Amino acid sequence: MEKLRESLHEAPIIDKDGYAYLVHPLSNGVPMLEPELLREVVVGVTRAADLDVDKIVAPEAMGIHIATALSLQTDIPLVVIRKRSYGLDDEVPLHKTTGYSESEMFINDIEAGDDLLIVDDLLSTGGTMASICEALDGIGANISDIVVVFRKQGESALDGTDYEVTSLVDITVDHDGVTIHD
Ligand SMILES: Nc1ncnc2[nH]cnc12
Repeated sequence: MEKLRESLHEAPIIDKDGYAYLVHPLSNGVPMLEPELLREVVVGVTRAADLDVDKIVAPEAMGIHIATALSLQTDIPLVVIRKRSYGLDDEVPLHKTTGYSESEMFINDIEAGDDLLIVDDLLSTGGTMASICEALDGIGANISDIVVVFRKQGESALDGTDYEVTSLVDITVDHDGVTIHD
């Protein structure tokens, strides 16, 4: 994970109302994403994840490019959990709460009994991930694995649940930079 580690130390950190916010190619689309970094991350996810699944599930927006590359590599279909409703028959809404906001997301094309791998860029408060897991559970799907690139250390809404998250790197972010925890 050499390029990923390097990229974390090079990424800008901005002040968002006193909060140290990491701006990283994978999570924010800026600075530009080098193919070598994306490739390293996708190889890392491929090695870390349970790939004996029916579908890869990624929330919009910043899980999509990682999950797309993984889908191309593995031939496993990709389901995007979207911010928009299209009103199709099997649409399942979910209500999510993050550290910053509350909103709805929408799922289609997941059936009871599907084995799923959830992929995302970053786990922070775990609010989005917990809502996604509850909604997928509610449909009757099996969450076989959850893999994120970055996990911010600290409390998460997934603490004390049965959902286990694998991360490629665990980090803390402050105004002086990113610390990687091995
Ligand atoms: N980009 C980011 N930097 C720091 N904390 C975050 N929590 C969620 N996204 C974050």
